[in-house]
This record gives sequence, C-alpha cells and structure tokens, in this order.
Amino acid sequence: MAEINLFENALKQFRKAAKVMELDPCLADVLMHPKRELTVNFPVRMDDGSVKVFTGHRVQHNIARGPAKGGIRYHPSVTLDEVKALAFWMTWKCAVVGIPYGGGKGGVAVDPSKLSTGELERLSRRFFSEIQVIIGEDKDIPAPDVNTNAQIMSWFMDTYSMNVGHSVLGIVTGKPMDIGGSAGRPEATGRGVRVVTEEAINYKGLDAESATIAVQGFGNVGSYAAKLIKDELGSKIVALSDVSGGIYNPDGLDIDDVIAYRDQNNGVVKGYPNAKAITNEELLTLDVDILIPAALENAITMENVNDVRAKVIVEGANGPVTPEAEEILLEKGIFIVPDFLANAGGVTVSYFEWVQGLQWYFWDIEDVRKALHKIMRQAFSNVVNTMHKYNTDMRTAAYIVAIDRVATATKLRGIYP
Ligand SMILES: NC(=O)C1=CN([C@@H]2O[C@H](COP(=O)(O)OP(=O)(O)OC[C@H]3O[C@@H](n4cnc5c(N)ncnc54)[C@H](OP(=O)(O)O)[C@@H]3O)[C@@H](O)[C@H]2O)C=CC1
Ligand SMILES: O=C(O)CCC(=O)C(=O)O
Repeated sequence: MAEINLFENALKQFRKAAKVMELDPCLADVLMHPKRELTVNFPVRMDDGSVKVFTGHRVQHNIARGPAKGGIRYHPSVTLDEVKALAFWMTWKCAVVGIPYGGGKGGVAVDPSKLSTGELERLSRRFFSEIQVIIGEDKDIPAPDVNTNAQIMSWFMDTYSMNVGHSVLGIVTGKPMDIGGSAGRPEATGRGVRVVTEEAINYKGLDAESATIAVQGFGNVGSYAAKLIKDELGSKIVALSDVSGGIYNPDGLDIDDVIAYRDQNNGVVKGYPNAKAITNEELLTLDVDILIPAALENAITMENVNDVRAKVIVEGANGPVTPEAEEILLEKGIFIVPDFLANAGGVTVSYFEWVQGLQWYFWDIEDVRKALHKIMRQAFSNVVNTMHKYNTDMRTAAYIVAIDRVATATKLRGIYP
C-alpha cells in the first residue's frame, strides 16, 4: 500500500471546503501553512547508564483566534508531517466549537511502553524544556493525546514552573485535579463523542436504545465514549478493541466489566471472557448502526472501505478515514461526524481548565458537563445547518464553519483585503 501522508490528506479536505465556500485563494494559502514548526533532538539518560537521543516536534498551525492549543503524543510512528496534520485539525476543532484558540500539536517518536517510569519522566521533562522556547500560557498550551496522561501533564507543568520559579497552572491542561486540573477532563473527549452520537442518532432517525455500536480503540477516548453512550443513551456496545485485538458480543458488552478486566490485564481487552475474539479489521466491518473509530489515523482506507457496513461513523480519533475512502462512504450514504467536531469535547474542557487555572477558581463537575453539552450540541447544529445550506457533507460543512471564523479573525487583524 502506498505511504499515506497525513498532512497532504488534511490539505485535500481543506481544499474541498475552500472550493465549496469560494474562499479567497490568498487567504486559503495562509490558512494551509503552519505558522511555526519546531523539531528537537534531545538526549535522555537511560536506567542502564547509556544516553539515547529522541526526536520530538511542536507545531503551531494558526494563532489568529488565540494561543495555539493541542495535545502531545508519544508513539513510535510520530513524524513532523503527522504533527503538522494534527495541529492543522486543532485549528478547525477550536474554531468549530467557538473556543478562543488556534491549533497546535506535539509528539515524540518513542514507544513509552518500553521505558521505565524514571526514563519516561526524564524524557517528558527534557522534551518540555526543549519546546519551552515557543510555549507559554498565553502562547501555546499543550495537553494529553495518545499515550500521554495526567501524570505526564504534571511533569510538564512542574518542569515549566521550576524553570520560571512559580506555579503556572495555565501552561498545560489535562492535569490531575490536585494541581489545577478540571473536573471532567478525563471523560471530556468521550463525553463529547457521546453528545454528537446522540445528535447523529436523532438526526438520522435511529432509536438510541436499539442502536448497535462498535468502538475501535479502548484508551481515553474509546473507553469513556463506550461507557457514556451505554450508560446515558442506553445503546448496545457490541464490539470494542485495542491494539491487541477486539471483542464482540451481539447482546452488548458490560463496559464497566471490560474496563475492570483491562485494568487487571496489562491494559488489554484480549481474553475478556464474556465475548468472542475478533480482529480490528473485523470490528471495522461489522454490521452495526454506528462505528466509532477511536484509535489512530487511517483506520478506514481504500483497502477496507468497501467492507464497511455501519450507517453512521462518529470519528473519535483524529484522521481515521482517508479522503479517498470518505468519498466512497459518502456515495454509499454513510453519515460521518468528522473528527474535529466529534472529538472536540476534550479541548473544550481543556479550555475550561485553562480558564479555571488562570483565575485560580474551580468549577463543579455539573457545571463543566452542562457547558460542554451546550457547546457540542450547538456546534453539531451549526454544522448540520451549514451542510444543508451548501448541499455538502458534514466534514466539508464543519470546515466551512471553522474556516469562516478563522478567516474573519485573520481579515480583521489586517494584511488581507
Ligand atoms: N485524549 C484526548 O483528549 C483526545 C484524543 N483524540 C484522539 O483520539 C484518538 C485516541 O486517543 P486517546 O484515547 O487519547 O489515546 P490512548 O493512548 O488513551 O488510547 C489509544 C487506544 O487506541 C488503541 N490502539 C492503538 N493502535 C491501535 C490499532 N492499530 N488498532 C486498534 N486499536 C489501537 C490503543 O491500544 P493499546 O492501549 O493496546 O495500545 C488504545 O486502546 C487519537 O486519534 C487522538 O489523537 C482526540 C481528541 C482528544
Ligand atoms: O485538550 C487539548 O488541548 C487538545 C486535545 C487534543 O490533542 C485533540 O483534541 O486532538
């Protein structure tokens, strides 16, 4: 299979929307370029006394509407192009939900499961110090993404705070609540997925309680999405997976039980007793009402798109469907809630966390959830209305809403006519 360049794919989506909305080509040009790209190669002392050099990146795609915002990922396949694509999507994500940020993203090419806790801490602190030249609570605010978590955010916050000599809560989001994290941030991306799934169910005239759902990826996003959709919408989660493979039960899985099993089983769902084992490939092509890819990018490509049978796809992950595969899904009439709308719940609660940190005043979880639901519902409705207005698909409509906001800010700030 030809190598997929994630940034090129992201630009293809953008160009499609720019054409539909007849965006000024000069503006399109500036909006397609990342503002800053920083690559750092940095040494980390390993437990055996040796020193290894790691490579990481931080990209700020656009800062017209506010500071750059976006997570940091640890994964062996991290590249600059991947981080550029993820930063690009963050710009549209923040704009589509109307929070005052631009887009940023970071990543380190590393398999964290191969590091001891000490090595992971040293790598995290050194990487954060290396990118400190471009980050700041009013410049660029990192957060968790794949394989990073609240502990790593604590090390980031502590490293920055040590370097400047006082505690800076607003430098990073996704922190534990004891050091300025927000109630509801761990569940936030999954909760946002739950809200747009409910909206999609209503929009498509499906019945929430009889709807069958398959979720690929059982980490932060996938596990909370599965739990909240089952608990709050009453839908049947019939299949789940992680990198080790999938599990399937046509009567519906008990998500709390699967989470408990995973937590006692080295973090994997493989071997869960009350279900049949399936592969990740089989999960993606199950005959379900709703498919939620919530693992990594490029899950649905030209290789498997013709086998996809879901009626609705809610993209929990960033970039799970390639542009070519999407055209086929759209021809088949499959309704897709695009990534930067579907998974915007995380950055929305990160925004709440940042605001709380700047004010040193913290909200109750009920207030966080209420504000999140309102923003996600409003964003879904804006995108559906735009889809009808332009007679287009949901992703293109989401780009149109978001591009319009960033273009307006860019024009107001000058330079462009
Ligand atoms: N965390 C957040 O707030 C947000 C995350 N996202 C996006 O959501 C996606 C998931 O992120 P998140 O949940 O945070 O990451 P996590 O690291 O918490 O979880 C990732 C999950 O995906 C699984 N996985 C990895 N590779 C594969 C594969 N090839 N096939 C099946 N499953 C796989 C992992 O399995 P295993 O554990 O076995 O490796 C794990 O269950 C990413 O695209 C991320 O960018 C988007 C918005 C916000
Ligand atoms: O919470 C955040 O700031 C960003 C999370 C993220 O990286 C994403 O939405 O892809």
